This record gives sequence, structure tokens and C-alpha cells, in this order.
Amino acid sequence: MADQPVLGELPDQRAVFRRAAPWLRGHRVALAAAVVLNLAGAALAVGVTAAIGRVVDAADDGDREALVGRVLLLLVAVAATGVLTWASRYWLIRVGERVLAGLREHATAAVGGAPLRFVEAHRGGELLRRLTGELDGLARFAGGTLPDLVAAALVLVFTVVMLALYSWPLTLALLIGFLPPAVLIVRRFQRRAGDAYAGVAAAETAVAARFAESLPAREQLRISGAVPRWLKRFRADNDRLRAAREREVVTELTLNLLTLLQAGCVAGLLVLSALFVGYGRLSVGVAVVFVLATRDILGRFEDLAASLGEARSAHVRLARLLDLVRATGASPAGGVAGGVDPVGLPARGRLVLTGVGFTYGPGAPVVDGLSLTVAPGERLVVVGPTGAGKSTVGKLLAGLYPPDRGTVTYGGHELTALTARSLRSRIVLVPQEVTLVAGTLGENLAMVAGRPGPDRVAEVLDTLGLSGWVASLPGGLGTPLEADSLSTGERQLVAIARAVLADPAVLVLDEATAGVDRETAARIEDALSAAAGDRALVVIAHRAETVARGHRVLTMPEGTVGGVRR
Ligand SMILES: Nc1ncnc2c1ncn2[C@@H]1O[C@H](COP(=O)(O)OP(=O)(O)OP(=O)(O)O)[C@@H](O)[C@H]1O
Repeated sequence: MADQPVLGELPDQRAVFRRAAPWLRGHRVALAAAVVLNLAGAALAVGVTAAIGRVVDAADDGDREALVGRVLLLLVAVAATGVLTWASRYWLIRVGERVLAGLREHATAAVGGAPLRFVEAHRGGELLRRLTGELDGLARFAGGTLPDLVAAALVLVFTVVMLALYSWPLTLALLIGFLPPAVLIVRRFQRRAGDAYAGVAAAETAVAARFAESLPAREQLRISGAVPRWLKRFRADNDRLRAAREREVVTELTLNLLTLLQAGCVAGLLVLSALFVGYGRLSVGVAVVFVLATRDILGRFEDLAASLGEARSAHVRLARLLDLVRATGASPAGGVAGGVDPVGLPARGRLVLTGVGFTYGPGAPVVDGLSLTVAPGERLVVVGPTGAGKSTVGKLLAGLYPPDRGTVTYGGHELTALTARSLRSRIVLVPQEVTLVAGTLGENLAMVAGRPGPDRVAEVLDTLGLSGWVASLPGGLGTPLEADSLSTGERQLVAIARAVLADPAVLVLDEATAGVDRETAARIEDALSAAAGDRALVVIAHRAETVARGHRVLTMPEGTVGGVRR
């Protein structure tokens, strides 16, 4: 099997910020403004503490004039701090939301445009959880924790600088008494946090995926009496989630040690300040500044450490999201990497398979050494028993799977070298299971390159003999549809009409009329033949009538090609 990136449970947590840099590029100016606002807000907040010290000193000296002036200055500083803190938080949240909106858009497009093999290699719930859950968590972080984290870090640094300017021996004593044990506690937390948060994310994903895949099969589970077995599996997933969450809580409790440390430091500083004031080395105002600022920085450090848990969790979420985008093969600049729009791709060309081999997983190849040419205007029927590999050939012909060995070319270009858009303008596959998107019937039909207008839609519906059916719907082309509105056969009719609207050179129908009655199927096949012109039709079928309409038959799994009577 060709290499297909598969997402691991634990994400790659290396160089996450460097990998996320492409999404920050368009927001550099806004980010710089956020940094300046936050720096100014933090500097002013620290200035308030210094202003309080000056007010205390003026009161201590009995200087009434200075006292009034300093109180006024303090009030102005407090008001300005309030305004600046609000503005800096608002701006940071705004920038964060915009960066995330870009990431959300890109990640959704990346998964939407991911190769079929990538999608099939993952549980549906896994991809959904990475796209929605991780982005929701990141949005909560950007809107709540990040502004607190930035403010706490900046105020902390500025306060230490201010204290050092007042009295470096006291500041040094404070740093020596507090920093080494605090750093040890935070490092211990950090060492455990990455695995703890990634473990929770993986366990949550397993629970969501198990539920998402079991919901459609609930009837089978119930009637076959398999519910207890399913519940046992669900319980195992749930136990794993509980254990992961317990580990997360124990890891977060490590940070509580900081509260003890904080109490010890404030007590020590009070004693030292009293001694310094007693020996005339410090004014009462500066001692007040020290006590206030120390309480503030220790509190901020605790906030910072507490937010580190959420920052670590956001880091893991970002890593999981970036892993997803990377695994889909999408480039950070947008679009799927490696797509080439070949100039002069013929409107009608030959589809050629040369020595094609394809294997699912580690087993024997499903297709082995298949060589075949489908010429314009030809009608090829693919037959064979259940599980013989017919749908796999259909997907190889439509470029949905790249071959493990050999090549598939259209008009001389390898399908793997075409952009999704140019590939779908030439080759379209109509599967047996058709899913609609939320919107009207008309919108669902027009979802092809070039967005055909109402006249063209009406013309195609008429050609396929479907105008009567559309007119019988309550809203005609304006009938609102959901993913599984309409019957299986009706959904197939929509997909066939849509495929004809795309006017591809090669139309691959995989049991595409299996869900409609014989009469309708025959009418559609007649219409397809009439409308085919120089279009090549590849029809995967069981019905004898369909086989009889072919020019040639490809028999699977042997891969032999023979003619049929017409
Ligand atoms: N996504 C997949 N992952 C792993 N194995 C697969 C996958 N799809 C198909 N297979 C296996 O490949 C083989 C060929 O499947 P394929 O769907 O091509 O057969 P088919 O001839 O179209 O069958 P049917 O007539 O039932 O539609 C089968 O053994 C099937 O189990």
C-alpha cells in the first residue's frame, strides 16, 4: 500500500509555533499593536503601585500639597490603567479570533479536500473532533486565558524591575527565596502536562468516535442483542477517559504548592522590610510598595502558573490541529499541495491505466497489473462478483485513489498531477451512496464547476427524463434538502443529473441506478447513452440489461477485457 499519513493518537508537539506561523503572517500589524497596548497597560499597572508608595511617603512627611498632587496623579493612573487594560484585552482577543477564523477555514477546506484514502483511514468522529473540539478549545483559550497570561507575565517582569530600582538587596532576597522552588514546581508540572492533556484529548476522541459510528447502527445493535457488548466497549473507552482526567487533575494539583510558597515569602518579606525601615534603609512608602508589589507578583505568578495548564492544553490542541492539516497534504498557503492545472487538458481525451496495482492495508492486492484504455464515446461495463474490486477500479479511474503501482492518465496527464478542480471537470464518479448537502434541490444540482444556470439545469433534467419527477416535488427545484432527504434512488437521480451537468469527458457510474426501479433505470441509461455523444461511460453493474448495453466488458477480479454484443 502506498504511504498514507495516518494521524497518531499523540500529536507531534515539536516546533508547534513555527508550524503555526503561516496563519499569523497576515496579522503582523494587529499583533504588534496588541503587544504595544499590552506593554503600555502593564507598565501603567505597575506605575499605580509606585504612585501609592509616593502618596504614603507624602502623608508620612506631612506634606499636604504634595499629598493632594500625588493623590490626583494616582487617580489618573488608576483610570488610565483601567482603560488601557480593557483596550489591550479587547485587541488581543480580536486578533486571536481572527487568526483562529483563518485556521478554522483552512483546516475545514483541508479535510474537505483530503484524499479519499486519508478520510477512509480515520474514524469519522476523530476528524470531526479534531476540527471542532480542538478549535473550540483554542477559541476559549484565546478569548479568556491568553489575555490573563500576557497581562500576568508583563506585570510580573515590570514589577520586578521596579522593585530592583527601589532596593536591589530586598529584591534579590525575594527572588532567591521564591524563584528556585517556584521554577521547580512549574517544571514538574510542565513535564507531566503535555502527556496528561494529550491523553485526555485522545480519550475524548475515542468516546466521540465510538458514539458517532454506533449511532447509525443502533437498530442492528439492538436487534442482534449486541448492546451489552457495545456498552462494554464504550465502558472501556469511558474508563480510559476517567483515568486520563484523573491524571490531568493530579498534574494540575502540583501547582497548589505555589500557594504555600507564596505565604512563606510574604511573611519573610514583611520581617525584612520592617528591619530595613528600622535601620533607616527604606522609607515607609517604599516598604508599602514592596509588600503590595510582592503580594501582587506572587499572586500573578500563581495565576500565570495556573494558566500554564490551559496554555499547555492549548498547545496540544494546536499540535493536533496542525497534524491534521499536515496529514491531509494541504499546504499552509491554502489548497492541496502538488496540484497542477495543466494547460490544454483536452475536453475529450483517453483515460489510460497502465500496469495499475492497488492494495488496501497489508493484504493481497485488490487490483493487480491492470492495463486498460477508455476512449471518448466508449461504453465500458465493469462486472464481477461481490467484493471483486469493481468499486475500487471505479475510484482508481476517477482519481479518487492514486494507484500503488502503475499510472492512470487522462489526455496524457497523470491524474495525481491534476488539481481537484481540473480532474472533476473531466472525470466524475457517481457512487451508489449519494449524500446531499443542506440547501435546495437546485443548489445541489448546480454544485459543479461553472455553476450552470436554471436553463441548463432544466435542459439536462429534460434530457434525462427527470422534469416530471422534479415538478412533483413540493417546491420543485426550490425544495429544501438535507444530507439524507429523498429516497436512495432519488438521491442517485440527483447525482446523475449533477454529473451530466458537469459535462465530464468520462462518467463513472458505480451501481448508480441500483436504487431506482427497472423502468427508471432503463430510461436514465437510454438518456445517458443519447446524451453521451463523445463522452466515455464506465458503468459498474450487476443488471444483465446494463451489461448488454456495453461496448466492452471488464471482468473483475481477473481484469480481462472482452467485447459484448450490442
Ligand atoms: N476502504 C476499504 N478498506 C479496506 N478494504 C476495502 C475497502 N474498500 C473495499 N475493500 C475491500 O476490497 C475488496 C474489493 O472491494 P470493492 O468495493 O472494490 O468490491 P466490489 O466488487 O465493488 O464489491 P460490491 O459488488 O459488493 O460493490 C473487498 O474485499 C473489500 O472488502
